[in-house]
Amino acid sequence: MQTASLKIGTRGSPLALAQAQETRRRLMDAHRLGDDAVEIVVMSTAGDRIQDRPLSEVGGKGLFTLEIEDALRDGRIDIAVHSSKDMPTVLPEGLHLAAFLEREDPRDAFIGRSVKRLADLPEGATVGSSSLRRQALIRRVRPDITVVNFRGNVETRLRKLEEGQVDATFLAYAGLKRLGLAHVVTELLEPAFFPPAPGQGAIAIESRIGDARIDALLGPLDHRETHIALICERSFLARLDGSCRTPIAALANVSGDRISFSGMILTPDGREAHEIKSEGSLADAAALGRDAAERLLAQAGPEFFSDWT
Ligand SMILES: NCc1[nH]cc(CCC(=O)O)c1CC(=O)O
Repeated sequence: MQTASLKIGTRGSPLALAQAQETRRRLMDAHRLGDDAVEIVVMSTAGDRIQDRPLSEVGGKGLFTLEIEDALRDGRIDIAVHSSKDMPTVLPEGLHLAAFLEREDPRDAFIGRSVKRLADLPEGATVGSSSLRRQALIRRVRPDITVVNFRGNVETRLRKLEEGQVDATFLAYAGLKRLGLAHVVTELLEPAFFPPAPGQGAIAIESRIGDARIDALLGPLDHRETHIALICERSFLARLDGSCRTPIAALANVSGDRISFSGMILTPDGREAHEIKSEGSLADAAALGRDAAERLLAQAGPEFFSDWT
């Protein structure tokens, strides 16, 4: 039996699998590959095994990627497919994000059980989310609401909502669409009001730096506008993200030869929020993100972080 010429590593959650399958299909279409040319290798990560605590407490983003990255470096797999949002800003030596698939809708979705819209939640309602950003954003507009930590994959969270553990939850619209679950959404939240996480909605493909065969295979899959937007958002995050305990939102948009960016940092209680908007040329994407972060840090001042980091 012939072994596959390309192995894709992924986590085993339904969303991760959907993203790996989409990448596999794109590779096969772009290069007219046969069915057995691209294999999906499912791997378990520490993040998948720890289900009882918020990720920000147990070590953050690397939890979902390290085991897969070891396999990438060892050559057991050739590429790894991730949600860009889950990727740390610093990757293990020798690896890079080589390509980004065209971004899905980056907005957050509100999923209400008894009410359809966030604004209609009754006084003192309970919402489930373990995202620091979503927790801070909701507290900012609705300090009366109780936020409970809510972990597990998308299906688990929807089940907890259905069971009545909470009145509402938030999920990335992109993930719901990829899972065929867009119909559960009761309201889409506009970025100007409820800005998404850096990288939300974009699939990142990680590979070994200097692997010419893989670079050639990934070339046609890389979506230029998404890639440039992600460089900007990730350089914003990199400049801010000392601890991964800061609620951070960011969204860049590429249109023609211009990139526009908006970013926000909040205190976890949502009482203090700082926002920035900027614009530049595509070649300046990384600098634009970094400068925005520096201006926000200056705007927020040193006390901003002192209470809770
Ligand atoms: N941290 C979990 C995670 N990572 C990526 C997505 C959604 C898909 C995406 O943003 O591309 C989700 C779930 C969610 O936030 O609803």
